[in-house]
Amino acid sequence: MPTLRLLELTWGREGRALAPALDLQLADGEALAVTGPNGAGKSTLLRTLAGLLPPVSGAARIDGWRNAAGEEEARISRAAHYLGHRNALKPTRRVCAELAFWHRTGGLDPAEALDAVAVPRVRDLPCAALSAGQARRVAIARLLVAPRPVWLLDEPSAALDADATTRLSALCRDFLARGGIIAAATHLPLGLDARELRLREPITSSVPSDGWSDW
Ligand SMILES: Nc1ncnc2c1ncn2[C@@H]1O[C@H](COP(=O)(O)OP(=O)(O)OP(=O)(O)O)[C@@H](O)[C@H]1O
Repeated sequence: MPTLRLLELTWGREGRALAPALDLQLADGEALAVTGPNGAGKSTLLRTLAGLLPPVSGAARIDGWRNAAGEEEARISRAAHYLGHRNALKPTRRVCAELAFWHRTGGLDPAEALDAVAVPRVRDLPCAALSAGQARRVAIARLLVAPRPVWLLDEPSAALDADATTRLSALCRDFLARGGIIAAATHLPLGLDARELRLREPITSSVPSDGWSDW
């Protein structure tokens, strides 16, 4: 079963670490809630795990996971869904086409995924026409149409109403019960049985002192 490992990992911006090096492992079925004040580095950590930012030092990898071709794969970026602040939905694509694009064997089909987040009637709208909460729901539906062992979630309940937040919690609990791994940055509890990584506000800015010289 897959295990997510952080090996003396430091994350940050412009090569400057936002927190001390971290050794941590998350086994299948485990969740990590990354908490802390604005600017503490929660998103930076998740983006680093997703492979969107290079680590300042150390490494993170997934062990014990094989991709669809049956090859062992250590890159978290290949094993994870990343749900960032932006939903990354193609604006001109219709919702059903967006989900069909991401659909993979073993995932829910797009109609089932839209039912799971309770927005079945948006299926023919272009993504640009969705409200903020509808777009977030569709982005969550995308997690369901392609099975991946890790979900990296950055403020996943942002823009969601109470019903959708409850659904998201249930989907996360179901994913964990099936052996998934979740790392979620959150200001609001997601209702999960999760370990907490509490980040502090960094003492120094991650922006180099000469970084604002053009302003
Ligand atoms: N694109 C960027 N370039 C340089 N520094 C950045 C960039 N984005 C964020 N930072 C800096 O990195 C630090 C951590 O930001 P980050 O977004 O990871 O914090 P966060 O804990 O997710 O905050 P929030 O709770 O507000 O979402 C902040 O000091 C911020 O100024």
